[in-house]
Amino acid sequence: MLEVKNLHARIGDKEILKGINLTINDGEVHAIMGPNGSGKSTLSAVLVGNPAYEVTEGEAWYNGKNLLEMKPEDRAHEGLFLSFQYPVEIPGVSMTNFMRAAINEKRKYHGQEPLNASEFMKLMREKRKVVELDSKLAHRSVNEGFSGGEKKRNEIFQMAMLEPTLSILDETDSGLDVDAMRIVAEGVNKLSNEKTSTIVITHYDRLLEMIRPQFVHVLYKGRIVKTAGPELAKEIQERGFDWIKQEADGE
Ligand SMILES: Nc1ncnc2c1ncn2[C@@H]1O[C@H](COP(=O)(O)OP(=O)(O)OP(=O)(O)O)[C@@H](O)[C@H]1O
Repeated sequence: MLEVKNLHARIGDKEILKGINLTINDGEVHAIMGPNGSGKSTLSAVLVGNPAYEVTEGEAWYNGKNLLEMKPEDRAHEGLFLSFQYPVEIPGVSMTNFMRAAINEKRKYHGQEPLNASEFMKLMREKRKVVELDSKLAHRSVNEGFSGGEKKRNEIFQMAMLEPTLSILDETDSGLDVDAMRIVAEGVNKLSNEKTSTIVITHYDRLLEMIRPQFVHVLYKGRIVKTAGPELAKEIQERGFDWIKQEADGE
C-alpha cells in the first residue's frame, strides 16, 4: 500500500523530516505517536502533498505509484484521505454539494460517469447510516457551527463517502472528548477491511485501545525511532517519552 523510504522534508530552511522509513501493507492499521513538534503532522502533510513543505530526499510509493510526483488532488483521487486535526468550516457550501463535487471529480478521474441526483442521495443515505450522521448536519454548510464532535463525525462521513484505500487520521492535540474518540474509532473500525489501511496520529492510548493498531511507531526529531505492537502505546502512557528519547539520543 505505502512505502516511504528515507524521506526528508523541510519548511523554509528548517529540516523537519530527517529520514522516515515506513512500510504499510493492505489491511494494516498503524499508529504514529511522538512528542510535540517531532514531525507527525508534517509527515501527513507531505504524504498528501501540502505545497508548504519541500521534499529534499527520499521516496514514497503508493500502490506502486510514485506518490511524490502526483498532484495533491490526484493523490486523493487515487484513494488517499487525510482527516485534519482541525477541520475547516466552509460557509455557504452545503455538505451535499461539497460531497457531490468530490465524488464526481473522483469518478471523472477514473473515467466513470458522474452520479445523478438520485444515485447520489441514495449513497448519502447509505453512508450516513454507517456513521450515524444526523440528516440535518448533512444539509448544513460544511462544518459551519458544528461542534467538535459533529465535525469529527462529519469527517468520518466524508471518509465513508470517498472510500479511501489509505486514510491518515491526524488526531494529535485535537482535544477529542471520549465521545468524539469513540466516533473516530467506530468509524475507522467499520470502514476498515483487508484492502484498506489506516495511519492514526495520536497522543491518546484510549483511542488506540479502541482502534487496536497492529503497529505503533514513535516519531522523534523527524525520524521513526521505535516500532512495536500496541503495548508500546500503553507503555508510553505510563512512562512518557523520556526513555525513548534517551535511547534515540544515545545512539
Ligand atoms: N509552517 C511552519 N513554519 C515553521 N515551522 C513549522 C511549520 N510547520 C511546522 N513547523 C515546525 O515543524 C516541527 C514539527 O511540527 P509538526 O506539527 O509536524 O509536529 P507534531 O509532531 O505533529 O507535533 P504535535 O504533537 O505538537 O502536533 C515543529 O517544530 C514546528 O514548529
